[in-house]
Amino acid sequence: MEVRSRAPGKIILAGEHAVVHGSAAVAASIGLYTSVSVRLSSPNDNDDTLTLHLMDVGLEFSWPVGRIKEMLPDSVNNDASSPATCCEETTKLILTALKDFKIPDAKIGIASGVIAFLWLYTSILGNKAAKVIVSSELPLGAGLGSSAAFCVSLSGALLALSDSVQVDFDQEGWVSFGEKDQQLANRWAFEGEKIIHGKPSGIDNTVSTFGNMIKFKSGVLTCIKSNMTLKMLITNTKVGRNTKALVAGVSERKNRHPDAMTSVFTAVEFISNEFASIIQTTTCSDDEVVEKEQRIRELMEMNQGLLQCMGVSHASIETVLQTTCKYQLTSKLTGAGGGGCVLTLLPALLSATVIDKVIRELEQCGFQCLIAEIGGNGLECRFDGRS
Ligand SMILES: Nc1ncnc2c1ncn2[C@@H]1O[C@H](COP(=O)(O)OP(=O)(O)O)[C@@H](O)[C@H]1O
Ligand SMILES: C[C@@](O)(CCOP(=O)(O)O)CC(=O)O
Ligand SMILES: [Mg+2]
Repeated sequence: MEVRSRAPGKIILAGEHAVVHGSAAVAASIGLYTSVSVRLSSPNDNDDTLTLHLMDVGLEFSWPVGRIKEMLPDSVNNDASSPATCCEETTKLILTALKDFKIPDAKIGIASGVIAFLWLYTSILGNKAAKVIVSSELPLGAGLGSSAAFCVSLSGALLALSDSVQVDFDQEGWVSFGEKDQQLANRWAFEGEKIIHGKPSGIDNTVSTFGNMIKFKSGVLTCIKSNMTLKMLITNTKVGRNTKALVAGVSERKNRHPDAMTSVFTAVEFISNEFASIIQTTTCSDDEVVEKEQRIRELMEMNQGLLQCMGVSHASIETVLQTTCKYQLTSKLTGAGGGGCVLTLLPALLSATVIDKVIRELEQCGFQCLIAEIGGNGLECRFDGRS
């Protein structure tokens, strides 16, 4: 039996990092997906292994199912309908077992993804033999939420094969989960994000599961309905970084300067709330659009300044800001920062010639530019037949 699922990446329009400390943030899904295919082995296959193929990094892992039961005796007994947290001891145990695979140093960040996979797989499906393939249209570790899309698409496919959700597989093509099942997939994905991020806010897995545009604060999601077309240029600086380390760095700065950092997070809360309210107000005339874009630009500029206060900007991000500023365009980092991706607001009346010029100049710096669809569907599954 084979199930495929896909979950989108995201951009954070306002509030990254501060959201980890309880402030509001605004995020939207983007039209770039991580896809997972899970094929359960049948008795005829005569195959007693669980295989994970990570196409984006060219790595394959495989474990005899007996070894999995030894390695993860607790999670194989977990209940798929009650998301559970992977304890530190289990993480260390899996990490030790992963040494057999000799992951190259340059790809060592992948280990946390493999731990998240093993935790989610064994907790939801036990120790069944299967072949799992993961591939993504998202750059990994660049601020576009690849870790969340990985955990959401995995949770979705695994739950679809469990007895815990009801998916109508008679439908053709991609099928969305019902709201209760989306919530269950989201809670499992959050458990996976904890393994990859350390201390996630939950915004990335939530927007990847539910799609569209959301405001998120302390675990609570509010859907944002907007008739304003937001167009953002996404520039990948291609400077690698790790969300877990950046999130931990901000927490350490908060411990050193609690009052100053609390004020920074409070300022971000006001920015996110104002951002959400601007995009939610119905816009009628071109003048109104221009006025709203002006306000959004200022909010992005302030948010970027505060992210710099948190210590998560980077020379490459500053280069993008300076380059786009030459064209009177405003940018801010998105995601964890420290490199990764930068958003630039493209006003509705901006000419295609200017957009081409700014993209060319950014690409000359060695960056990669893309314009993605904002606010599409979240987690979806499809059924590819019985074997
Ligand atoms: N397609 C994928 N294949 C393997 N691992 C993945 C994939 N997508 C995400 N990951 C895991 O997520 C990590 C990147 O997450 P993170 O540092 O939070 O950056 P981001 O979420 O911004 O892309 C990777 O190092 C890996 O462990
Ligand atoms: C920095 C943070 O706000 C977003 C991280 O996003 P990403 O992993 O860099 O795509 C962390 C979080 O909210 O969990
Ligand atoms: Mg991430």
